[in-house]
Amino acid sequence: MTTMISPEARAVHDALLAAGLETPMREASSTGELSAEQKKQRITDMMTGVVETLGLDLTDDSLCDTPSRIAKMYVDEIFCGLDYRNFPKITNIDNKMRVEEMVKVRGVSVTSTCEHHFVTIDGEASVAYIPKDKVIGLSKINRIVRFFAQRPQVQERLTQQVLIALQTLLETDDVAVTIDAVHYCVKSRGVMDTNSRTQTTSLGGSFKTDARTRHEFLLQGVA
Ligand SMILES: Nc1nc2c(ncn2[C@@H]2O[C@H](COP(=O)(O)OP(=O)(O)OP(=O)(O)O)[C@@H](O)[C@H]2O)c(=O)[nH]1
Ligand SMILES: [Zn+2]
Repeated sequence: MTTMISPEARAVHDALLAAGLETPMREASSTGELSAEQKKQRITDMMTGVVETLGLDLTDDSLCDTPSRIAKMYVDEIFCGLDYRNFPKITNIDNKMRVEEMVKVRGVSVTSTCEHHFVTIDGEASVAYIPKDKVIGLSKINRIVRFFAQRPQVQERLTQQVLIALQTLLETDDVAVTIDAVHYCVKSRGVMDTNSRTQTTSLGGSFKTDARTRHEFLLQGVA
């Protein structure tokens, strides 16, 4: 990895690797084998082939920039969470006010991309933790969800990755995550079910072992 990766990002990557929950990536990609510009150039060239193979006319002024647009969208936007150089800056606050009860953030928007078909996953997350020595800046929870959502994903892994990232950063096992989402690979193609939603849950520490804590979280786990 390059030196531009923060210690927090590195700790999260190591924890995911140790848990076997890191997104399957070629090792060279995490060591910065290609720059963002090199990736975009290669994807533009390959998407030119895809669009032409589909029979579209790339001299049309509406289509001519589509290959480079897709390359930019993949590298800078919807898949930018594959690069730990884009991991959010984390602000941890010492828990001087001795917060001992659950902090829960509901209705965190989740827009991700299914790794099987590269189409949208659209949903919401609820995230909770019980502080030990550290409290995290609230927006950082949304940013961590967003970082892992900006990868090709399966919902189960996304849920687990958010859990492990927060456990690592907050130095506590007492974290819980649920995601409730619509998969466009189920809605807009394939089985074409326009109604079903998928809920996934990852519980750590007392959220797993203490029935009351678990219940308190899951009762209103999804907004
Ligand atoms: N467990 C899980 N499965 C997912 C997720 N996103 C998509 N899938 C499923 O991945 C499976 C891929 O199955 P395949 O049979 O290889 O692909 P397919 O022929 O396109 O399947 P259909 O979607 O049934 O048309 C499908 O059942 C998808 O619904 C996810 O987040 N979690
Ligand atoms: Zn899919």
